[in-house]
Amino acid sequence: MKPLKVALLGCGTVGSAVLRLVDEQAADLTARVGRPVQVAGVAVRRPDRHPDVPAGLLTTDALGLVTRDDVDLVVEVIGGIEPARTLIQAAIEAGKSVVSANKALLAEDGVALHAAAAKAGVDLYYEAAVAGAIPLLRPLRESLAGDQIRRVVGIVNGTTNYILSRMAETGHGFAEALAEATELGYAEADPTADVDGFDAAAKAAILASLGFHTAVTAADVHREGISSVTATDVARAAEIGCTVKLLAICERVPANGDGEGESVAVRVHPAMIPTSHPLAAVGGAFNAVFVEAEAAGQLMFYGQGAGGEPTASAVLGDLVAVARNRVAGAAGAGPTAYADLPARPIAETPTRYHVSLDVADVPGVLATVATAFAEHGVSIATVRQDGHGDAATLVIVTHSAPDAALSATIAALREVPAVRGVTSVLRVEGLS
Ligand SMILES: NC(=O)c1ccc[n+]([C@@H]2O[C@H](COP(=O)([O-])OP(=O)(O)OC[C@H]3O[C@@H](n4cnc5c(N)ncnc54)[C@H](O)[C@@H]3O)[C@@H](O)[C@H]2O)c1
Ligand SMILES: N[C@@H](CCO)C(=O)O
Ligand code: NA
Repeated sequence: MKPLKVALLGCGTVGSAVLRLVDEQAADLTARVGRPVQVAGVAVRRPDRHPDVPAGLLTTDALGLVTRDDVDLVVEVIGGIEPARTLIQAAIEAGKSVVSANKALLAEDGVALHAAAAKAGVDLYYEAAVAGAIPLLRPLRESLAGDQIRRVVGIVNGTTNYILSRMAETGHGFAEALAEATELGYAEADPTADVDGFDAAAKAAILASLGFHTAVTAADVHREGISSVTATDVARAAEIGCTVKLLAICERVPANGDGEGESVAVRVHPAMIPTSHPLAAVGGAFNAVFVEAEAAGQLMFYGQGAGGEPTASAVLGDLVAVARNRVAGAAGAGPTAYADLPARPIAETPTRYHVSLDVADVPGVLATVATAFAEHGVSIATVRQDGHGDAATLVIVTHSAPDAALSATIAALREVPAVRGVTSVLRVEGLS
């Protein structure tokens, strides 16, 4: 049986695990695909850094490798936009099916890459790009293709979840928890993509695109990271029976009666969620995603969102899928973007807030604070006041209101003389 030949681009954390698993599972892969699957070459930057890879496989000419006549399938695990984009485009144009783990690229250029793949009659799969090992994109693309997805909410970044979990456990601030995550190898040397929410925003864009059959790019996603989450925020959350998580929230917003059509709202930000919420129990570097669909109801996906082997599991699953299609002489249908829904700005998206204020304990202060909320059309759900000496702490949880109205309320509160400090402002999700 003529083997299917694979070009592997990148041999870092994920690539080296892919290479090993393809070798270790050669017999099973052959049986599952119907033909042997063989790595034909491994493109790296520095061959001397890969003593474990057979020298005959290593090359620094990635473009030459992906366009080689004998290569059938390409696995891209380099990451970043370039040269990954050029290499994937060249592979597709040369008629190769592609498996990638590259969320940054797919969130920026997914539409163009899918169009190129459809034109060339090849597959483009990227299960590993979102929530690592967890089967999530295939369920959205295939299992739920007959349903209407309303909402996808999840923890899709392991590094930030680890940091927030440690802040809750230890009472430490963000900087100390990040230092610990870096030391233990959870956070990368440059943790910007994780802590500032870029990684989660790219994943949210991919989830929204597949879930809502609409082109959503990372630029359409409202993004806030966790670097401004304080030990006080985490402590205040605990006081109201909540925990702080970085959430990716993708929502399909129905048309309203005022002539506003259907839209999608996609956001990534830290939020307090009740400790009874299933996402609150997701600790350390784990990921979990809720999908709410019209007919299916609520589904939850949980598991390892990162790491060489777990991510390689998802890559190999895709590799088997595209290899089977190759054996069958067909490509699977790509995702559709027919719904073409506009992205709703965060300012118009209703959210709830938790606000903690240090105030002077003088007559009328509560009324003044309540007026600031009322003047901006924000309804208060609960208020708690703890007096201490001539000062008091006010903890307010609001009902849902457009994000812009809540931001304007906070700005107004900062100008109230009796308000000595706004000590914690965080969105709240999942409260009934
Ligand atoms: N590590 C994880 O847990 C994880 C999880 C999910 C998805 N991913 C994604 O998988 C991809 C790879 O991640 P990783 O953690 O293995 O990264 P990594 O940095 O460990 O590996 C990338 C490798 O690509 C090599 N490379 C860079 N430019 C190259 C070029 N032009 N030609 C050949 N090789 C080149 C680098 O030298 C490096 O060895 C990324 O898109 C990442 O977002 C990673
Ligand atoms: N840096 C990512 C890797 C998985 O995509 C994380 O922490 O979740
Ligand atoms: Na996945």
